[in-house]
Amino acid sequence: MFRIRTHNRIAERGLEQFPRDFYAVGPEVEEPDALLLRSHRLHDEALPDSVVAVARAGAGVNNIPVDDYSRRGIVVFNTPGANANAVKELVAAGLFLGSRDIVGGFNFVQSLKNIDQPNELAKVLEAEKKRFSGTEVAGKTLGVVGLGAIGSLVANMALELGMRVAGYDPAISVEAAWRLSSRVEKMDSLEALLSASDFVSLHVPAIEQTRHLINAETLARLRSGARLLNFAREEIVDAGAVTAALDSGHLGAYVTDFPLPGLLGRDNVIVLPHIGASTREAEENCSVMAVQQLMDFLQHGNIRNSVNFPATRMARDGAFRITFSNDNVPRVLGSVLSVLADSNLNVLDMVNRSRGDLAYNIIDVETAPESGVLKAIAGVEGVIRVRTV
Ligand SMILES: NC(=O)C1=CN([C@@H]2O[C@H](COP(=O)(O)OP(=O)(O)OC[C@H]3O[C@@H](n4cnc5c(N)ncnc54)[C@H](O)[C@@H]3O)[C@@H](O)[C@H]2O)C=CC1
Ligand SMILES: O=C(O)C(=O)COP(=O)(O)O
Repeated sequence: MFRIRTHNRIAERGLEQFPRDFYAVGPEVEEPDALLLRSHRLHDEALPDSVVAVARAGAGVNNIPVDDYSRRGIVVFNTPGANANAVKELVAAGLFLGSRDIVGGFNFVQSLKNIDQPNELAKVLEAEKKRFSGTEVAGKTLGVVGLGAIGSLVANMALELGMRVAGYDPAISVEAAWRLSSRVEKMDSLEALLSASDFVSLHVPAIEQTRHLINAETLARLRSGARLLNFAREEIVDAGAVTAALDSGHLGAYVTDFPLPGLLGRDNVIVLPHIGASTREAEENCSVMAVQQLMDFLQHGNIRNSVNFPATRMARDGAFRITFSNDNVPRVLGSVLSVLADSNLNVLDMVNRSRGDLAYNIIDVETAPESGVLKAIAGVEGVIRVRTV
């Protein structure tokens, strides 16, 4: 029996893939083997010792203490690209909300609900509509910071809207580069991108290097009146610097999925309650992908789309399987193989992969390993965690 503790609303379409005869799944599950969650913050929570994996149904893993978990051999998964289209569509809305006073116009019309004569209403609307005029996005330049799953879709979408698009991503993946239209202009620095853009959209992860990427200094590089879209994370933008730039008029508008108290109630700030990935389609995609990855890991030890462990997969042919993670240093694998040899266990197949300071191994053996063997492997210097699956 595997035990999965869930946090947040995880789409049923994914959850129903867990075979209920050997999976217990739900928010109250005790001694879980794995956690399945969305934005639930794990930093301030003690993790049960029973947990071997955490699956984030979504992209950003800044709610998970990944470094700490890595040291403990806990595999953290996410679902790359599974919600990218949902975010792209909300960014499209964000571009229009930032360029036309749709929110102001909507609120104004709502405020007229006590006028019950159509003619009178039409008169007020005609007299006042000039207050809500804006600009078009066609012909303007959108700067996209971060050209991964979301940024590349946003860049291509903006081209379709008739915009010019500049992109900046010093570590763009080969896959993202293939997805990107050749009409996207490659910028060599964030500063160059900011000074070339009428709109800037952020699509980088919240990591140490991107904290306050947008600050007083970088905001000063923007064209006067430019609009900033942040559908990535709160901490990528220094909110104090943004309000100062809005007050001075240098920043034309701030559209964000990550509101902070100081940003609320302002005309030129459009705030949404972190709903970038909140579509039925994205929730289902993320849930299905996270569940499949978890099951493959728990039942077979295979790792796909982990943010801390190397992708590792081995076909299975009814053999007994041992998996272990270790520090990526010499002699660990050799010592483990000696343990197996000393225990008369015949190795049928094996795979060893490394990523940074960590390594992960799958070893298929001909006969069932006894618990003493697993204990001996766990005792090898450098081994972090051992399982049989
Ligand atoms: N509003 C919402 O509901 C959602 C927000 N997000 C946020 O969007 C972020 C990006 O998501 P994806 O595109 O799926 O991730 P991704 O991993 O596919 O792409 C991120 C890209 O940012 C680039 N990057 C990293 N540091 C950079 C820097 N300093 N300057 C320029 N580029 C840099 C990487 O090279 C990578 O290509 C997530 O980490 C998450 O924080 C993601 C999904 C939903
Ligand atoms: O996938 C992400 O990074 C998101 O921000 C989506 O968050 P959510 O799953 O909607 O709480």
